[in-house]
Amino acid sequence: MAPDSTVPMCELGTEYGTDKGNDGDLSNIQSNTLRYGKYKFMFWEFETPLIWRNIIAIFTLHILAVYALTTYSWNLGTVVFTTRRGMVRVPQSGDTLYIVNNLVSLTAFIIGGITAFGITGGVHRYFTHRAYKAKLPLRVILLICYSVAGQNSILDWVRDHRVHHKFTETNADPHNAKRGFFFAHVGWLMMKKHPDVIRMGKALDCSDLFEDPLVVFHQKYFTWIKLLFCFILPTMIPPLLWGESLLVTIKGVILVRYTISLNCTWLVNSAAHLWGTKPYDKKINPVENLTVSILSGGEGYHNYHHTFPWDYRASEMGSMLNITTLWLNFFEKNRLGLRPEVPLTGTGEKSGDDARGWNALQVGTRSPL
Ligand SMILES: CCCCCCCCCCCCCCCCCC(=O)SCCNC(=O)CCNC(=O)[C@H](O)C(C)(C)COP(=O)(O)OP(=O)(O)OC[C@H]1O[C@@H](n2cnc3c(N)ncnc32)[C@H](O)[C@@H]1OP(=O)(O)O
Repeated sequence: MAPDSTVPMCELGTEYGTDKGNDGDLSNIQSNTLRYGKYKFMFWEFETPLIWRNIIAIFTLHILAVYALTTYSWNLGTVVFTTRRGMVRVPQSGDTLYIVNNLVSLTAFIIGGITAFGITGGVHRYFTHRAYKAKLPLRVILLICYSVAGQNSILDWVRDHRVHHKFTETNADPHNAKRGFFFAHVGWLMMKKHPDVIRMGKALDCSDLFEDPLVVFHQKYFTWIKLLFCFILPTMIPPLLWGESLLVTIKGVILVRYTISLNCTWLVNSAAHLWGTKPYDKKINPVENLTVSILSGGEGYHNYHHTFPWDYRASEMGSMLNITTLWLNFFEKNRLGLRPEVPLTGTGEKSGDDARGWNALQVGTRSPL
Protein backbone atom coordinates (compact mmCIF):
# COMPACT_ATOMS: atom_id res chain seq x y z
CA MET A 1 0.00 0.00 0.00
CA ALA A 2 1.34 3.42 -0.90
CA PRO A 3 2.22 5.67 2.01
CA ASP A 4 -0.56 7.96 3.07
CA SER A 5 0.54 11.40 1.93
CA THR A 6 -1.52 13.04 4.67
CA VAL A 7 0.68 11.44 7.31
CA PRO A 8 3.54 13.61 8.60
CA MET A 9 6.88 11.99 7.84
CA CYS A 10 9.50 11.30 10.46
CA GLU A 11 12.14 13.49 8.89
CA LEU A 12 15.71 12.43 8.40
CA GLY A 13 18.16 14.09 10.73
CA THR A 14 15.55 15.10 13.25
CA GLU A 15 14.01 13.29 16.18
CA TYR A 16 13.56 9.67 15.20
CA GLY A 17 10.79 8.02 17.05
CA THR A 18 9.71 11.20 18.71
CA ASP A 19 6.64 11.14 20.84
CA LYS A 20 5.62 14.43 19.46
CA GLY A 21 3.78 11.89 17.35
CA ASN A 22 0.23 10.75 17.60
CA ASP A 23 -0.18 13.75 15.41
CA GLY A 24 -0.68 11.72 12.26
CA ASP A 25 -4.04 10.96 10.77
CA LEU A 26 -5.51 9.09 13.71
CA SER A 27 -9.05 9.22 12.40
CA ASN A 28 -8.60 5.99 10.47
CA ILE A 29 -6.33 4.09 12.78
CA GLN A 30 -8.78 3.83 15.62
CA SER A 31 -11.12 1.58 13.62
CA ASN A 32 -11.03 -1.82 15.22
CA THR A 33 -13.50 -3.95 13.38
CA LEU A 34 -11.21 -5.69 10.93
CA ARG A 35 -12.17 -9.10 9.62
CA TYR A 36 -9.93 -11.25 7.52
CA GLY A 37 -8.14 -14.58 7.47
CA LYS A 38 -9.15 -18.01 8.65
CA TYR A 39 -7.97 -17.88 12.25
CA LYS A 40 -9.39 -15.03 14.24
CA PHE A 41 -8.50 -13.70 17.62
CA MET A 42 -11.09 -11.32 18.99
CA PHE A 43 -10.00 -10.73 22.56
CA TRP A 44 -8.26 -7.46 21.70
CA GLU A 45 -11.14 -6.00 19.74
CA PHE A 46 -9.66 -6.72 16.37
CA GLU A 47 -9.59 -9.94 14.40
CA THR A 48 -6.38 -11.17 12.92
CA PRO A 49 -4.90 -14.48 11.80
CA LEU A 50 -2.80 -16.22 14.42
CA ILE A 51 0.69 -17.22 13.31
CA TRP A 52 0.85 -20.78 14.60
CA ARG A 53 4.50 -21.20 13.63
CA ASN A 54 5.43 -18.41 16.04
CA ILE A 55 3.05 -19.59 18.77
CA ILE A 56 4.53 -23.09 18.71
CA ALA A 57 8.12 -21.81 18.52
CA ILE A 58 7.71 -19.36 21.41
CA PHE A 59 5.91 -21.85 23.66
CA THR A 60 8.42 -24.59 22.86
CA LEU A 61 11.33 -22.28 23.65
CA HIS A 62 9.81 -21.38 27.02
CA ILE A 63 9.02 -25.00 27.93
CA LEU A 64 12.59 -26.03 27.06
CA ALA A 65 13.95 -23.08 29.04
CA VAL A 66 11.96 -24.15 32.12
CA TYR A 67 13.27 -27.70 31.63
CA ALA A 68 16.82 -26.36 31.35
CA LEU A 69 16.42 -24.17 34.42
CA THR A 70 15.09 -26.99 36.57
CA THR A 71 17.56 -29.66 35.49
CA TYR A 72 20.72 -27.63 35.48
CA SER A 73 22.75 -26.47 38.42
CA TRP A 74 22.76 -22.69 38.16
CA ASN A 75 25.58 -21.98 40.49
CA LEU A 76 25.30 -18.30 41.12
CA GLY A 77 28.66 -18.49 42.82
CA THR A 78 30.18 -18.35 39.38
CA VAL A 79 31.82 -15.05 40.01
CA VAL A 80 32.90 -15.96 43.51
CA PHE A 81 36.46 -17.12 44.00
CA THR A 82 37.47 -19.78 46.50
CA THR A 83 40.60 -20.95 48.19
CA ARG A 84 42.12 -24.35 47.40
CA ARG A 85 40.14 -25.90 50.28
CA GLY A 86 36.92 -24.63 48.78
CA MET A 87 36.28 -21.86 51.27
CA VAL A 88 34.47 -18.92 49.82
CA ARG A 89 35.86 -15.68 51.17
CA VAL A 90 37.20 -12.34 50.15
CA PRO A 91 40.50 -13.12 48.38
CA GLN A 92 43.63 -12.49 50.45
CA SER A 93 47.22 -12.31 49.29
CA GLY A 94 48.74 -15.77 48.96
CA ASP A 95 45.42 -17.50 48.26
CA THR A 96 45.20 -19.67 45.22
CA LEU A 97 41.97 -18.73 43.61
CA TYR A 98 39.62 -21.06 41.84
CA ILE A 99 36.47 -20.17 40.11
CA VAL A 100 33.58 -22.05 41.63
CA ASN A 101 32.00 -24.04 38.86
CA ASN A 102 30.37 -23.32 36.50
CA LEU A 103 31.83 -21.40 33.67
CA VAL A 104 28.75 -22.00 31.57
CA SER A 105 26.72 -19.75 33.87
CA LEU A 106 29.38 -17.10 33.59
CA THR A 107 29.43 -17.42 29.81
CA ALA A 108 25.65 -17.11 29.66
CA PHE A 109 25.83 -14.04 31.88
CA ILE A 110 28.47 -12.37 29.71
CA ILE A 111 26.60 -13.18 26.51
CA GLY A 112 23.45 -11.78 28.12
CA GLY A 113 25.35 -8.57 28.84
CA ILE A 114 26.56 -8.34 25.24
CA THR A 115 22.99 -8.91 24.10
CA ALA A 116 21.68 -6.16 26.37
CA PHE A 117 24.22 -3.67 25.06
CA GLY A 118 23.46 -4.61 21.45
CA ILE A 119 19.75 -4.03 21.95
CA THR A 120 19.83 -0.96 24.16
CA GLY A 121 22.93 0.84 22.88
CA GLY A 122 22.65 -0.49 19.35
CA VAL A 123 19.31 -1.14 17.75
CA HIS A 124 17.42 1.04 20.23
CA ARG A 125 19.38 4.17 21.09
CA TYR A 126 21.55 4.26 17.97
CA PHE A 127 19.71 2.73 15.01
CA THR A 128 16.17 3.67 16.06
CA HIS A 129 16.57 7.04 17.72
CA ARG A 130 19.95 8.12 16.33
CA ALA A 131 20.50 9.53 19.80
CA TYR A 132 24.25 9.73 19.29
CA LYS A 133 26.76 9.44 16.50
CA ALA A 134 29.05 6.45 16.16
CA LYS A 135 32.00 5.85 13.88
CA LEU A 136 32.28 2.68 11.81
CA PRO A 137 34.17 0.51 14.36
CA LEU A 138 31.59 1.19 17.04
CA ARG A 139 28.73 0.62 14.58
CA VAL A 140 30.20 -2.78 13.72
CA ILE A 141 30.47 -3.61 17.43
CA LEU A 142 26.83 -2.57 17.89
CA LEU A 143 25.71 -4.72 14.96
CA ILE A 144 27.56 -7.78 16.26
CA CYS A 145 26.29 -7.32 19.83
CA TYR A 146 22.74 -6.89 18.55
CA SER A 147 23.06 -10.00 16.36
CA VAL A 148 23.85 -12.04 19.47
CA ALA A 149 20.37 -11.12 20.75
CA GLY A 150 18.68 -13.20 18.03
CA GLN A 151 15.80 -10.78 17.51
CA ASN A 152 14.39 -9.40 14.24
CA SER A 153 16.47 -7.77 11.50
CA ILE A 154 17.62 -4.26 12.38
CA LEU A 155 15.33 -2.82 9.72
CA ASP A 156 12.20 -4.58 11.06
CA TRP A 157 13.05 -3.82 14.69
CA VAL A 158 13.69 -0.13 14.04
CA ARG A 159 10.60 0.37 11.89
CA ASP A 160 8.38 -1.30 14.49
CA HIS A 161 9.92 0.77 17.24
CA ARG A 162 9.63 4.09 15.39
CA VAL A 163 5.97 3.45 14.63
CA HIS A 164 5.50 2.43 18.28
CA HIS A 165 6.85 5.81 19.43
CA LYS A 166 4.95 7.79 16.84
CA PHE A 167 1.61 6.11 17.53
CA THR A 168 2.00 4.75 21.05
CA GLU A 169 -1.05 2.89 22.35
CA THR A 170 -3.08 3.13 19.15
CA ASN A 171 -3.88 0.49 16.54
CA ALA A 172 -0.75 1.60 14.68
CA ASP A 173 1.40 0.61 17.67
CA PRO A 174 2.66 -2.95 17.02
CA HIS A 175 2.50 -3.79 20.75
CA ASN A 176 -0.30 -1.51 21.91
CA ALA A 177 -0.26 -1.93 25.72
CA LYS A 178 -3.92 -1.00 25.94
CA ARG A 179 -4.57 -4.58 24.78
CA GLY A 180 -3.08 -5.82 28.04
CA PHE A 181 0.14 -7.29 29.39
CA PHE A 182 0.22 -10.47 27.32
CA PHE A 183 -0.33 -8.81 23.97
CA ALA A 184 2.25 -6.07 24.64
CA HIS A 185 4.75 -8.59 26.05
CA VAL A 186 4.70 -11.38 23.49
CA GLY A 187 1.21 -11.84 22.03
CA TRP A 188 1.89 -9.37 19.23
CA LEU A 189 4.59 -11.69 17.89
CA MET A 190 2.05 -14.51 17.58
CA MET A 191 -0.36 -12.94 15.11
CA LYS A 192 -0.47 -10.78 12.03
CA LYS A 193 -0.10 -7.10 12.74
CA HIS A 194 -2.99 -4.70 12.65
CA PRO A 195 -3.01 -3.20 9.11
CA ASP A 196 -2.61 0.27 10.60
CA VAL A 197 0.84 -0.72 11.90
CA ILE A 198 1.96 -1.51 8.37
CA ARG A 199 0.19 1.46 6.79
CA MET A 200 1.60 4.00 9.21
CA GLY A 201 4.96 2.20 9.34
CA LYS A 202 5.33 2.51 5.58
CA ALA A 203 4.61 6.24 5.87
CA LEU A 204 7.57 6.76 8.22
CA ASP A 205 10.81 7.93 6.71
CA CYS A 206 13.30 5.13 7.23
CA SER A 207 15.61 6.22 4.40
CA ASP A 208 18.52 6.49 6.84
CA LEU A 209 18.26 2.73 7.30
CA PHE A 210 18.22 1.91 3.60
CA GLU A 211 21.25 4.20 3.15
CA ASP A 212 23.21 2.54 5.96
CA PRO A 213 25.38 -0.23 4.42
CA LEU A 214 25.53 -2.09 7.74
CA VAL A 215 21.73 -2.21 8.04
CA VAL A 216 21.41 -3.32 4.42
CA PHE A 217 24.06 -6.00 5.00
CA HIS A 218 22.24 -7.19 8.13
CA GLN A 219 18.95 -7.36 6.23
CA LYS A 220 20.48 -9.31 3.35
CA TYR A 221 22.23 -11.94 5.46
CA PHE A 222 19.86 -11.75 8.44
CA THR A 223 19.15 -15.48 8.85
CA TRP A 224 22.82 -16.48 8.63
CA ILE A 225 23.97 -13.69 10.93
CA LYS A 226 21.31 -14.59 13.52
CA LEU A 227 22.16 -18.31 13.39
CA LEU A 228 25.89 -17.63 13.65
CA PHE A 229 25.98 -15.02 16.42
CA CYS A 230 22.99 -16.03 18.52
CA PHE A 231 23.23 -19.82 18.35
CA ILE A 232 26.28 -21.35 16.67
CA LEU A 233 29.16 -19.32 18.14
CA PRO A 234 27.78 -19.28 21.72
CA THR A 235 27.27 -23.06 21.52
CA MET A 236 30.87 -23.55 20.42
CA ILE A 237 32.58 -21.51 23.14
CA PRO A 238 32.28 -23.77 26.23
CA PRO A 239 33.00 -27.09 24.47
CA LEU A 240 36.01 -25.68 22.63
CA LEU A 241 37.47 -23.63 25.47
CA TRP A 242 37.16 -26.06 28.38
CA GLY A 243 35.54 -29.19 27.00
CA GLU A 244 32.06 -28.53 28.41
CA SER A 245 29.33 -30.97 27.40
CA LEU A 246 27.08 -29.90 24.55
CA LEU A 247 23.89 -30.53 26.54
CA VAL A 248 24.94 -28.31 29.46
CA THR A 249 26.06 -25.64 27.01
CA ILE A 250 22.78 -25.64 25.11
CA LYS A 251 20.78 -25.50 28.34
CA GLY A 252 22.69 -22.59 29.83
CA VAL A 253 24.05 -20.54 26.96
CA ILE A 254 21.20 -20.98 24.51
CA LEU A 255 17.87 -21.90 26.12
CA VAL A 256 18.04 -20.00 29.39
CA ARG A 257 20.10 -17.05 28.18
CA TYR A 258 18.02 -16.49 25.04
CA THR A 259 14.66 -16.85 26.79
CA ILE A 260 15.62 -14.52 29.63
CA SER A 261 17.01 -11.89 27.28
CA LEU A 262 13.86 -11.97 25.14
CA ASN A 263 11.64 -11.56 28.19
CA CYS A 264 13.77 -8.74 29.60
CA THR A 265 13.35 -6.95 26.27
CA TRP A 266 9.62 -7.62 26.09
CA LEU A 267 9.13 -6.25 29.63
CA VAL A 268 9.96 -2.79 28.30
CA ASN A 269 6.92 -3.01 26.02
CA SER A 270 4.65 -4.53 28.67
CA ALA A 271 5.51 -3.73 32.32
CA ALA A 272 7.13 -0.38 31.51
CA HIS A 273 3.89 0.67 29.83
CA LEU A 274 1.63 -0.50 32.64
CA TRP A 275 3.09 -0.31 36.14
CA GLY A 276 5.04 2.64 37.50
CA THR A 277 5.17 6.38 37.90
CA LYS A 278 4.90 9.19 35.36
CA PRO A 279 7.15 12.04 36.52
CA TYR A 280 7.72 13.51 33.07
CA ASP A 281 4.41 13.26 31.26
CA LYS A 282 1.32 11.90 32.94
CA LYS A 283 -0.69 12.05 29.72
CA ILE A 284 1.19 9.11 28.17
CA ASN A 285 1.13 5.43 29.12
CA PRO A 286 4.87 4.64 29.50
CA VAL A 287 6.08 4.67 33.11
CA GLU A 288 9.25 4.63 35.19
CA ASN A 289 9.77 1.02 36.35
CA LEU A 290 12.91 0.29 38.36
CA THR A 291 12.68 -3.50 38.07
CA VAL A 292 12.55 -3.27 34.29
CA SER A 293 15.50 -0.87 34.35
CA ILE A 294 17.58 -3.39 36.26
CA LEU A 295 16.56 -6.28 34.01
CA SER A 296 16.99 -4.40 30.75
CA GLY A 297 20.24 -2.54 31.28
CA GLY A 298 18.61 0.82 31.84
CA GLU A 299 15.53 0.89 29.62
CA GLY A 300 12.88 1.00 32.32
CA TYR A 301 12.88 4.78 32.72
CA HIS A 302 10.24 4.72 30.09
CA ASN A 303 8.15 7.79 30.94
CA TYR A 304 11.35 9.79 30.52
CA HIS A 305 12.33 7.95 27.34
CA HIS A 306 8.98 8.53 25.65
CA THR A 307 9.17 12.19 26.64
CA PHE A 308 12.80 12.65 25.51
CA PRO A 309 13.40 9.80 23.02
CA TRP A 310 16.43 11.55 21.49
CA ASP A 311 18.43 11.45 24.76
CA TYR A 312 21.10 8.74 24.38
CA ARG A 313 20.88 8.01 28.13
CA ALA A 314 17.19 7.06 27.95
CA SER A 315 16.88 8.34 31.50
CA GLU A 316 17.63 11.42 33.51
CA MET A 317 18.79 9.68 36.66
CA GLY A 318 19.77 6.27 37.91
CA SER A 319 22.91 5.94 35.85
CA MET A 320 24.27 3.17 38.09
CA LEU A 321 21.38 1.01 36.93
CA ASN A 322 21.73 2.30 33.41
CA ILE A 323 24.59 0.03 32.37
CA THR A 324 24.20 0.97 28.72
CA THR A 325 24.77 4.65 29.46
CA LEU A 326 27.89 3.74 31.43
CA TRP A 327 29.20 1.83 28.41
CA LEU A 328 28.36 4.66 26.02
CA ASN A 329 30.11 7.14 28.32
CA PHE A 330 33.09 4.78 28.40
CA PHE A 331 33.28 4.76 24.60
CA GLU A 332 32.99 8.53 24.53
CA LYS A 333 35.68 9.13 27.14
CA ASN A 334 38.09 6.77 25.43
CA ARG A 335 37.48 8.38 22.07
CA LEU A 336 36.34 5.13 20.56
CA GLY A 337 34.13 6.80 18.08
CA LEU A 338 31.11 7.95 20.03
CA ARG A 339 29.84 11.49 19.93
CA PRO A 340 26.58 11.73 21.89
CA GLU A 341 24.25 14.53 21.10
CA VAL A 342 21.83 15.37 23.83
CA PRO A 343 19.54 18.18 22.84
CA LEU A 344 17.56 17.77 26.05
CA THR A 345 15.26 20.67 25.48
CA GLY A 346 12.37 21.03 27.83
CA THR A 347 9.16 22.76 27.00
CA GLY A 348 8.99 24.39 30.42
CA GLU A 349 5.48 23.06 30.87
CA LYS A 350 4.95 20.85 33.88
CA SER A 351 3.16 17.77 32.66
CA GLY A 352 4.48 15.01 34.93
CA ASP A 353 2.93 13.91 38.18
CA ASP A 354 5.77 14.89 40.52
CA ALA A 355 8.51 17.48 40.91
CA ARG A 356 11.16 15.37 39.19
CA GLY A 357 9.67 15.83 35.76
CA TRP A 358 9.47 19.54 36.39
CA ASN A 359 13.20 19.66 37.11
CA ALA A 360 14.03 17.86 33.88
CA LEU A 361 11.93 20.20 31.86
CA GLN A 362 13.53 23.22 33.50
CA VAL A 363 17.02 22.10 32.62
CA GLY A 364 16.86 22.99 28.96
CA THR A 365 19.85 21.99 26.86
CA ARG A 366 22.43 20.22 28.94
CA SER A 367 25.82 18.61 28.49
CA PRO A 368 25.64 14.93 27.60
CA LEU A 369 28.38 13.73 29.93
C1 LIG B 1 18.47 -8.37 28.05
C2 LIG B 1 18.25 -7.14 27.18
C3 LIG B 1 17.14 -6.24 27.36
C4 LIG B 1 17.15 -5.07 26.49
C5 LIG B 1 15.90 -4.26 26.47
C6 LIG B 1 15.94 -3.17 25.46
C7 LIG B 1 14.61 -2.51 25.28
C8 LIG B 1 14.58 -1.50 24.22
C9 LIG B 1 13.30 -0.75 24.07
C10 LIG B 1 12.07 -1.59 23.98
C11 LIG B 1 11.72 -2.08 22.64
C12 LIG B 1 11.32 -3.48 22.65
C13 LIG B 1 11.18 -4.02 21.26
C14 LIG B 1 10.98 -5.47 21.32
C15 LIG B 1 11.21 -6.16 20.00
C16 LIG B 1 11.26 -7.61 20.22
C17 LIG B 1 11.50 -8.35 18.94
C18 LIG B 1 11.62 -9.81 19.22
O1 LIG B 1 11.37 -10.30 20.27
S1 LIG B 1 12.17 -10.77 17.92
C19 LIG B 1 11.91 -12.41 18.42
C20 LIG B 1 11.86 -13.27 17.21
N1 LIG B 1 10.83 -12.83 16.28
C21 LIG B 1 9.56 -13.30 16.30
O2 LIG B 1 9.24 -14.14 17.10
C22 LIG B 1 8.53 -12.77 15.32
C23 LIG B 1 9.04 -12.34 13.99
N2 LIG B 1 7.99 -11.64 13.28
C24 LIG B 1 6.95 -12.21 12.64
O3 LIG B 1 6.85 -13.44 12.58
C25 LIG B 1 5.93 -11.31 12.01
O4 LIG B 1 6.46 -10.01 11.92
C26 LIG B 1 4.59 -11.25 12.78
C27 LIG B 1 3.94 -12.61 12.82
C28 LIG B 1 4.80 -10.74 14.21
C29 LIG B 1 3.64 -10.28 12.05
O5 LIG B 1 3.43 -10.73 10.73
P1 LIG B 1 2.77 -9.76 9.64
O6 LIG B 1 1.71 -8.95 10.22
O7 LIG B 1 2.48 -10.60 8.45
O8 LIG B 1 3.95 -8.76 9.29
P2 LIG B 1 5.36 -9.11 8.64
O9 LIG B 1 6.41 -8.70 9.64
O10 LIG B 1 5.42 -10.52 8.16
O11 LIG B 1 5.40 -8.12 7.41
C30 LIG B 1 4.40 -8.14 6.36
C31 LIG B 1 4.58 -6.86 5.53
O12 LIG B 1 4.34 -5.72 6.36
C32 LIG B 1 5.48 -4.90 6.42
N3 LIG B 1 5.61 -4.40 7.76
C33 LIG B 1 5.59 -5.09 8.91
N4 LIG B 1 5.75 -4.27 9.94
C34 LIG B 1 5.86 -3.03 9.44
C35 LIG B 1 6.05 -1.75 10.01
N5 LIG B 1 6.15 -1.58 11.32
N6 LIG B 1 6.13 -0.72 9.19
C36 LIG B 1 6.04 -0.86 7.89
N7 LIG B 1 5.87 -2.03 7.29
C37 LIG B 1 5.78 -3.10 8.04
C38 LIG B 1 6.65 -5.81 6.03
O13 LIG B 1 7.74 -5.06 5.49
C39 LIG B 1 6.01 -6.70 5.00
O14 LIG B 1 5.92 -5.97 3.80
P3 LIG B 1 6.25 -6.68 2.41
O15 LIG B 1 7.63 -7.20 2.52
O16 LIG B 1 5.22 -7.77 2.27
O17 LIG B 1 6.09 -5.57 1.42
